Amino acid sequence: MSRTLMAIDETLLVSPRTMGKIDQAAAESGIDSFGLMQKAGAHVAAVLLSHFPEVQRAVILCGPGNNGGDGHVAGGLLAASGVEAVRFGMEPKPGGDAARARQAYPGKLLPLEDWQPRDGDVIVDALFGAGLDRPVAASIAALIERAQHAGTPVIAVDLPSGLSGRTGEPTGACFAASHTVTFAALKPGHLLMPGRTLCGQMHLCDIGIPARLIRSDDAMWKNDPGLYASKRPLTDAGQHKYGRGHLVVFSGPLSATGAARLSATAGLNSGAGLVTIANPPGATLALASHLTAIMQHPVRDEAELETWLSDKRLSAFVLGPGFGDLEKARSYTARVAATGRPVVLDADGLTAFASETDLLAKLFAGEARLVLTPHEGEFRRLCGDLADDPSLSKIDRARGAASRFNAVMVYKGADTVIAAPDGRAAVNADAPAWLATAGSGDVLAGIIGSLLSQGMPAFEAACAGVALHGEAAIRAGRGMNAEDLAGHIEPL
Ligand SMILES: NC(=O)C1=CN([C@@H]2O[C@H](COP(=O)(O)OP(=O)(O)OC[C@H]3O[C@@H](n4cnc5c(N)ncnc54)[C@H](OP(=O)(O)O)[C@@H]3O)[C@@H](O)[C@H]2O)[C@H](O)CC1
Ligand SMILES: [K+]
Repeated sequence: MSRTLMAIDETLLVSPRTMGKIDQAAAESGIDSFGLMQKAGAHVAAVLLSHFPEVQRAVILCGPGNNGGDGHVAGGLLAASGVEAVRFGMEPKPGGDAARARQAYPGKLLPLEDWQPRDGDVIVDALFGAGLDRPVAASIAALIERAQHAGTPVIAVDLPSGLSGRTGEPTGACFAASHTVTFAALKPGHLLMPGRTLCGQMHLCDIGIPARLIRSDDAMWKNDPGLYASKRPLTDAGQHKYGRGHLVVFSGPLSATGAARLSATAGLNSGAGLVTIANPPGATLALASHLTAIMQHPVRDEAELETWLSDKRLSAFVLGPGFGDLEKARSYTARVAATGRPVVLDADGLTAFASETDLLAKLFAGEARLVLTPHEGEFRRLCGDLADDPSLSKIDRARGAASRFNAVMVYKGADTVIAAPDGRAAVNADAPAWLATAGSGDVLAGIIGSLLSQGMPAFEAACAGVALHGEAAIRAGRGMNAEDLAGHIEPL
């Protein structure tokens, strides 16, 4: 992402509604709102000139609101700089800044239907931004189709028209931009999928709204070290291995021990002092032939688990990867929950509770210490009502589940959302596409379990774990497998 001023907080996510309140607060503090629009339009013109120096004709599409106002300013400035700039669109509503922008840069405003693509065209999409609240009209959908068919590059003002800034979902037809120029703060729709793809390269620009006004109670951020760096595990040279945490990973049966090994390896490489695999009867030899630094402890049944859990040094647990036996997954989870120590449930650990969600909601009271790591299918099995509610964004769904289970949710995908029961939410936008590979989730569960075992609070451990996972994938490179991934983890 490019930026125009270091003072802008690149990690804050502000909903379009809150952005409206910020604009209002800026106006009430005496800042000239037309001045903000002029700066917004100037940034758009600058992005076009710097990224498309060969432009033959700037095609400015202007909507009726302030997004269109930004377009009028950009068009006027481009014309003044010698670029042929042709405006298409609707007349602005009278009386506001957009009407003032239209007057400041008079000239023809052609009907949208009249635009026919030409070689060398670059579109400035200033039809709708934060104010979009319904699907675009058929005539606009047809124009979007024409632009896409011709391959005309699009610079979106604030958001590609048709995209919801709140959810990252298109409301109907939607531009796919090569660049999006937004102002003051990122919106969730810039990072949530498919919005992130539809926005292309992001440009976050300062238009002069003071930082003190760009605040929000939305408690949403881009995942970033600023969220967790202050809670990173403390290490000092004299520390005992138990001081760096003892992670337990529950293994599945003889035929399915690989997933637990991946989690355990990831846990060790993420800085846990000790990692032990709890192995069921019959799996000992298979595991032993593959393990060196990782230990084993036989756990045949609940009674043996109960006895072992009296060892207070076992500081966090990962249950689910390759686990298999769903009934046992539930009863073991209940036992470890009763210790008051942190737990990551993944894979079969999640499926085990799909039909027992009420039980899961009761097991982990108090300060959040349960981390759930569902992918889309697992999330749907656990929270079908939230998954199927089209009014909710992925952030809303993750928050709903976090509050229901008093758990930190790691709702996985290309736009993994981490949400805490207290409402904090982070969207991870840096993971490479090749992270979606078999066993990758086992590695993530191990990393988060390891950070929990080292004493990080659950939300921070989950945010940091998701980031370390993505960084390891970048180091491992395209074509990596989950074992390579685990080998490329660097502790916090
Ligand atoms: N962030 C800032 O500080 C600044 C942002 N600026 C720009 O302002 C827009 C937001 O402007 P706003 O006027 O609130 O909203 P829009 O321009 O996006 O759209 C509102 C108008 O569009 C109509 N509308 C909405 N959806 C549709 C649709 N699907 N089809 C047709 N028409 C639609 C809506 O009409 P109503 O009938 O609902 O009233 C409105 O007329 C922001 O995105 C920035 O680009 C400022 O320029 C600088 C400060
Ligand atoms: K737009």
